[in-house]
Amino acid sequence: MVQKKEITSLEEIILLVDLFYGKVRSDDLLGHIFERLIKDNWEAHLKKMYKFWQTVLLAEHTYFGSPFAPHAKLPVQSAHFNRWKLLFFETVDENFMGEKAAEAKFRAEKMAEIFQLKIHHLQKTSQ
Ligand code: HEM
Repeated sequence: MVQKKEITSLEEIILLVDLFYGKVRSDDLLGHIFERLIKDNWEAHLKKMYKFWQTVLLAEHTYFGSPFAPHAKLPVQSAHFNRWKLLFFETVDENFMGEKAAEAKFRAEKMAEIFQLKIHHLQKTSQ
């Protein structure tokens, strides 16, 4: 069994992000959406995601991007977001414990909600 860790430093953030995108890449619903956009730039994408979660969870401000922008035109609906959340929650629960692990799930859920609302709105207004 995996020894669950507290998320306290960049080391655990890197582990969380690597494990999560490992699941995403081999997922039947989400894998191809990511592969089509990211192609062979996975290293850069993962580095960006380390910074994003480091900023969100550890308040170490290394991410300065616009999180929503690349999602605006994705061909995604609630099924995709449900799967994204399922894989994220699974990754957290299988490997981590404690306050930051709970916060990671909370923040992911809230951002997924906001992204979905925005995408829904954009899809409606562009019809
Ligand atoms: C169905 C769900 C989702 C899909 C298919 C998806 C897909 C993607 C893709 C393909 C990119 C990379 C774009 C590129 O590098 O060209 C990206 C970037 C990103 N995603 Fe998502 N995503 C999803 C949900 C989320 C959620 C819920 C969050 C928030 C926790 C999130 C946070 C980010 C961030 C921070 C970036 C980097 C933005 C930047 O360029 O600065 N994504 N996503």
